[in-house]
Amino acid sequence: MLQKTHYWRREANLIGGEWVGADSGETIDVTNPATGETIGTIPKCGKAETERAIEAAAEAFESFKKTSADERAKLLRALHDAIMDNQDALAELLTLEQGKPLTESRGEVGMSAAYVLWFAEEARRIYGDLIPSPWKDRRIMVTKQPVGVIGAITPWNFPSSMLSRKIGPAIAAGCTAVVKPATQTPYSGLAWGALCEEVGIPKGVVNVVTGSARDIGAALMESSKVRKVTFTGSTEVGKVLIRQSADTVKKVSMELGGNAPFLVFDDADIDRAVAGGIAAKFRNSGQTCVCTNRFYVQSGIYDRFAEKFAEAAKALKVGSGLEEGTQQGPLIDDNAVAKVEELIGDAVDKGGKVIAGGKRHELGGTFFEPTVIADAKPEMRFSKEEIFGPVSPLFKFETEEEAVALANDTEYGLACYFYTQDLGRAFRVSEGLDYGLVGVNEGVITTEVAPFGGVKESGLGREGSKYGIDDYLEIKYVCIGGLGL
Ligand SMILES: NC(=O)C1=CN([C@@H]2O[C@H](COP(=O)(O)OP(=O)(O)OC[C@H]3O[C@@H](n4cnc5c(N)ncnc54)[C@H](OP(=O)(O)O)[C@@H]3O)[C@@H](O)[C@H]2O)C=CC1
Ligand SMILES: O=C(O)CCCC(=O)O
Repeated sequence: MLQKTHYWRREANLIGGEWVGADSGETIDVTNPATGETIGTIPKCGKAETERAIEAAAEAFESFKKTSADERAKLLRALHDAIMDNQDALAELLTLEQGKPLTESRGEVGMSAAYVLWFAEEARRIYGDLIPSPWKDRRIMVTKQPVGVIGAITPWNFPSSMLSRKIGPAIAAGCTAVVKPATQTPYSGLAWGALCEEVGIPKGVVNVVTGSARDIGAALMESSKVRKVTFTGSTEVGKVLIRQSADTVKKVSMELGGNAPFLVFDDADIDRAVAGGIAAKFRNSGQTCVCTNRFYVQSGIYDRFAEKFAEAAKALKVGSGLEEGTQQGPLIDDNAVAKVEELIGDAVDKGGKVIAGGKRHELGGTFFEPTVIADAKPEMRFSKEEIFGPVSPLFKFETEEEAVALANDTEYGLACYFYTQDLGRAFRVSEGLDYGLVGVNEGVITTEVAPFGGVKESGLGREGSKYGIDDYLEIKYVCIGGLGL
């Protein structure tokens, strides 16, 4: 069991199987976004510590790559069980550092375990090929091998499940990892280190380093021993990492920003669309890369949808994530609140009408009212920018063609949603939308069995599903001659 006294808020880093502080002894405070209080510290590590973690991972790789698929599957199954045995404690830790409601944290921890179990199963299905040979005396064999040491950099909005999509396939494939969790939510990542240790994952296979993003990132990107980097976070940082990867020609997987459209057609089941819209927008206080950024509602039902949606938004219970019944926690920090206020101010200046919320919540701190803005227009900033907060702009459209064109008018392409009861339209529109993930009459579609990832500037590669292990494997072609055939 995850005892709060032993694993709770690990304040050290895991490098080569040892729990250590920064060389300088420096630390960074971690705060609870619901109260602003410091809940602990973490080491402020940099280049030197990261290089040692890479060395440890490279050394561990030499033996870990030789383990059988069955051994790795067993380790992952044990990790799954350890996560589930500690689901409540891990959820509480997640809420404490991130702010989301406990029910969402429990869901995220459960989802993490589900990814790990999925990849335990996939470890045993890393099949190769025997290709019909053009030569009668040679045979052509294709095998798959682990890429080697991977670097994994994760964000604060899903501090547990984003790691599970990276550590899970890495271990399944036989890779070793250096992980850098977000500075604002490091304890969920450090708990992964503690759990990997507890279930017997060999020393050096998973290393967790906290501290300066720039220095840790640079050490990972510069090292020729790190063969792949997997990142979830902003498009801006993702582009920096892609540029840096060129010098050592690393594989990269990128889960970046989104600008999700949510289309509601006149023929939609309006109550279902409202419920799906609330979930797709206000989950994690709107701080999800797949959260709706823009609602497009057809003119025939615009007013009815706006009224019902605003009522549902007003009914959401805002509060500390640790209180039972809370549906929306605080935003991650003051910058997030300032950005949301700026976007609302810009919309109001350009004729937007606030029909729910619109301001800081009476609880103070970084709590913000679930907000709905009617009469949204293309010139408003949120039609192009990722909001990452609890604000729902409602745009109006007339035709299906117009809606699809508006939805696609962005450099992003992660998630999109639409509501219709017309089967032909369901196919036409889902085929016309330039996005990696499409929810038809559904507002929350993430599952470990389906591929998660974006097109355009939303990223490269897919996580989860049978495709989610591909980026952790290299394909090797072996031509066997001299067989005397
Ligand atoms: N697609 C998604 O899921 C996410 C999208 N975002 C978007 O990005 C915006 C900013 O959020 P933020 O958390 O700052 O996202 P970032 O992209 O800045 O951070 C994500 C991770 O990258 C690390 N990082 C930051 N700079 C570098 C660097 N130069 N080299 C290597 N690693 C780096 C961060 O470390 P550290 O924490 O130490 O800064 C963190 O671990 C959000 O408002 C949102 O729009 C944010 C999070 C997730
Ligand atoms: O915001 C993200 O980066 C991932 C969202 C995961 C989910 O939909 O649960």
